[in-house]
Amino acid sequence: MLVRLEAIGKRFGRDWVFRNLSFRLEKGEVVALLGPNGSGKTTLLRLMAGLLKPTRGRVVREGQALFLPNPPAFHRHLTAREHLLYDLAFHGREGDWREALRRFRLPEDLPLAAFSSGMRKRLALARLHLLRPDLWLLDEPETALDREGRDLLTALLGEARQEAGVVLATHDRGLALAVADRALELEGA
Ligand SMILES: Nc1ncnc2c1ncn2[C@@H]1O[C@H](COP(=O)(O)OP(=O)(O)OP(=O)(O)O)[C@@H](O)[C@H]1O
Repeated sequence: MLVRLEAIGKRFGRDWVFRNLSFRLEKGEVVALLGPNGSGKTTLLRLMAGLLKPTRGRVVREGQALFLPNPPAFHRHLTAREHLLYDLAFHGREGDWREALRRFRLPEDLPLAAFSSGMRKRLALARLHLLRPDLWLLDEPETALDREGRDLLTALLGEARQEAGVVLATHDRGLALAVADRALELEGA
């Protein structure tokens, strides 16, 4: 088990996003989170990551989780090389950052402030590729990616499935069908 939601509810102010939701993710699974704007996909990912507390119920997590927000958040003054080195050091990991930059076709020395949104998304994929968390929590990982970037994402998710578990929020049902074993559809409270 990587993450388990036990009858959770989440409320902001007086509004419930969801009232009673149970879910369990095992290693080797890729699950798509679907639902209209405002139905609670990002909220659910943040609850799974431990970045938010449920109003009721319990979230149990095992292993290291990495949440990829949309758009991804980076230190804008760093270059891609510096950022990957920082990420590796922060997580106490070793990894071939040069290979990661090549694989995701990223420039080494351009400050991230000058990156396009698709390049930032690719850098987020390069981080995941290097850090290999146990639980991948991805918020609309496909947005801003071109066709090649999307192929890189699909390949990376295939690799993640070998050793980890993935929950990805998306509006792209084609992607969900292509990569996910099952889907969790949110409708709002
Ligand atoms: N920090 C917050 N404070 C108050 N309300 C919030 C907060 N975060 C989310 N919400 C509300 O919770 C609901 C779910 O938002 P969430 O961002 O999880 O939806 P989503 O399914 O990810 O939407 P989208 O498809 O637009 O990305 C929305 O009504 C939103 O306004």
